Amino acid sequence: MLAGKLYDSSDAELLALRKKAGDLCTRFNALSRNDDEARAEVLDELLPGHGEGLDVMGPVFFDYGIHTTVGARMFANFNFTVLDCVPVTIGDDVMFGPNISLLPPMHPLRWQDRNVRRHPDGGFYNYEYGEPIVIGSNCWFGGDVTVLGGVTIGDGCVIGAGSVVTKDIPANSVAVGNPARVIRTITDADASVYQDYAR
Ligand SMILES: CC(=O)SCCNC(=O)CCNC(=O)[C@H](O)C(C)(C)COP(=O)(O)OP(=O)(O)OC[C@H]1O[C@@H](n2cnc3c(N)ncnc32)[C@H](O)[C@@H]1OP(=O)(O)O
Repeated sequence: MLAGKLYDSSDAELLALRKKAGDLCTRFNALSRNDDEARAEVLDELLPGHGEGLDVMGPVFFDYGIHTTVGARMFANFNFTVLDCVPVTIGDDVMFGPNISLLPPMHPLRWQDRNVRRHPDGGFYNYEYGEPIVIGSNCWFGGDVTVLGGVTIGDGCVIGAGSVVTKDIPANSVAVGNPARVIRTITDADASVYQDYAR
């Protein structure tokens, strides 16, 4: 699975990992947003090794959690979905708007190869594969952004609301739309009137 090859997602070991992550997400999503201690405890287990200052509104949905690397000070607004069947890597100081989907998994294009089938023991399964997602540091994602597997987004990017990112985005770009296109490069000329507060 992690090597990006076709795999059977009903494998017992994978199923156990997804069940564990599913339970952790359910626990997190049921907690009061004021229960900082309990929320932090669940996130520590769901995203081991995450950076300091993690701030997640919830609800969150992770397939595995353990395959997602989170840098320091990540903020994710409502409805953060990560289908991390392969590594998803998020740098430092990344802000996500609401309704973000990071979607590495792929299924075969032909229905003959994709459809659910039965094991001899009666259980159902199908085949999928995944391609990693890499998000650099200092990025801001507007709401309702989808990032597909195989995409690398460079440092310092802004991805506009509603974008579907299907290809790599170079560092310091503003990219918008479906499919997301770079509309310009961010430079010092973009320093905002609020820059004094950013020091
Ligand atoms: C962390 C959080 O919780 S974030 C909270 C949620 N906030 C958001 O989702 C807001 C996200 N903001 C955006 O999407 C903004 O439009 C930005 C930041 C991408 C761009 O802002 P600006 O640099 O001011 O771009 P500007 O408004 O000048 O637009 C430039 C062009 O891109 C287009 N454009 C801007 N945003 C988008 C978008 N999301 N999708 C498609 N086109 C867009 C504009 O229509 C304009 O097109 P035109 O040149 O044909 O007129």
